[in-house]
Amino acid sequence: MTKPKATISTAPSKLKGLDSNLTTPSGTPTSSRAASPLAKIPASKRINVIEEYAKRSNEKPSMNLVVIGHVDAGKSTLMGHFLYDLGSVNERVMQKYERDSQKIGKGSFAYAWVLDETGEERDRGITMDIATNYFETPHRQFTLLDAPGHRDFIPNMISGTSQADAAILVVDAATGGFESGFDANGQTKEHALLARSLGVQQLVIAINKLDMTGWDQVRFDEIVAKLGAFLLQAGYRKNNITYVPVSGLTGENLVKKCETTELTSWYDGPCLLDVIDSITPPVRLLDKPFRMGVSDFFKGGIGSSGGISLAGSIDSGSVQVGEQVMVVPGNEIGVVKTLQVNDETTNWGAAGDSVLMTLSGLDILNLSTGCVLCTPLHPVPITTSFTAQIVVFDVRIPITSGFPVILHHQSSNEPASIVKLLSVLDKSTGEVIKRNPRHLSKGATAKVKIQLSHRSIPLETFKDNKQLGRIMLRKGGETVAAGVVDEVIIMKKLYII
Ligand SMILES: Nc1nc2c(ncn2[C@@H]2O[C@H](COP(=O)(O)OP(=O)(O)OP(=O)(O)O)[C@@H](O)[C@H]2O)c(=O)[nH]1
Repeated sequence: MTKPKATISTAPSKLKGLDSNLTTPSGTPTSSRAASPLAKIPASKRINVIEEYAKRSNEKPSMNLVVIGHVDAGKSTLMGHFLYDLGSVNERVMQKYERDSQKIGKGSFAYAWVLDETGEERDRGITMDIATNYFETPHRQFTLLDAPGHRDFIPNMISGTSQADAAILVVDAATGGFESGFDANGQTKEHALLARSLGVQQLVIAINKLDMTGWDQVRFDEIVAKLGAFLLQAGYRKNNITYVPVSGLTGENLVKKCETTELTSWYDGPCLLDVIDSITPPVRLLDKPFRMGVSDFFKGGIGSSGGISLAGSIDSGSVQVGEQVMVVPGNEIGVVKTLQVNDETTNWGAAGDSVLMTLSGLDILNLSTGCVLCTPLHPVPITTSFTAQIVVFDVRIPITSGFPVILHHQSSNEPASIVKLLSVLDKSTGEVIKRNPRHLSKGATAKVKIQLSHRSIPLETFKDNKQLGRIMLRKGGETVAAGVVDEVIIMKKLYII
């Protein structure tokens, strides 16, 4: 493998906090003499991030894992039990959950409470928000995102999935359980399609509640056959899908191989932990320009320092204390004062890191959720128009040109329209089957042109940036399509002054 090279440029500039520069919103620096955003840091204090990152690479690779699946498939129970058996949940806390859940007659939910943290979630017995947990396996570190299965909470599920490197799809193997998740209104298909169209390639299928079937091989095989055919059709590669028989409630085959003869008589494969431990880590885009989607911001700095704090995860490139960064939209320039990566104070961060940083020079009124921090030398393009490759969901009315939607992108949602249907594509090969179709029906993979109704947003192609290149389209509270950005259309070149 070739070692990534740093792409930090060293040319002068003088606009909006920079020394001198003309930069187009297309992300291309117009002046080859623009100042490095590192210029204000004394040479002796500058960090060679590539070298530092290489040292850190001896650590276990870290990745985001999302748990998806139909409501009540057992996602929270499965992952709560998994975390407990892995030693990631304090014994006393677990005992308290057991006592409290029994007291209100919901003893079977004790493990789910590890993930379902709010009172309302517990009362209703469903996950509403994205729960985040950290855990380590022998060779990996994971941030676990437990997505709600209930269809009312699909936007939350999307925001979790759009950050994921891999997904665990939990399927209920109990009689009628798989079927209700797999039929037209079930979330098994919808979640799997969404994950695929948001760029998730690796899937672990936890075939859950098999204890209720007496670890029935026929049932396991039936689910693998039906789901497998659908997943291949949805564009997943066979080699990237692993099926594991489990019971989230009894804990069998989670962190150690199941010894129940009912299972061992026909299954000799890995337990869930072994499968998760061998998920291929994503390639970190260290050699691309710095980008960080802002998920939260607030006044005041880390510790007692002033300024504004921004949280998010670095999608590409790197950043260091003292460096100038630009907020898009708005093009305001700030300087990084302090940095925390995974809650530890540091002086640099790189692609894949979850970061909290304090910046000086920014006005909080100019920030919004969905804004992006980037290097002023290569700003993120902002646009109102782009083309995308989408997968159409179970829509009642076919999509025609002019179809109004709500565009979900990063943490923002904006009114938009599908203004042109460019082509219908083959799901697995991506080849054009039909040009200029009149309409798109459910299940279609297509290329379309999208126009935002009110304002421009920071956007990049999926090829350049996975996070910024993922979109989802909803209408009337339902997901109509999800996909990836193909081309960002810049109508006119705006110069930063
Ligand atoms: N027998 C059996 N029951 C299970 C198993 N896993 C979960 N359950 C039960 O199924 C019900 C739903 O479990 P949850 O973990 O809340 O399901 P969920 O998928 O997280 O639900 P949402 O968060 O609402 O999407 C609970 O009563 C669990 O005790 C299992 O492996 N075996």
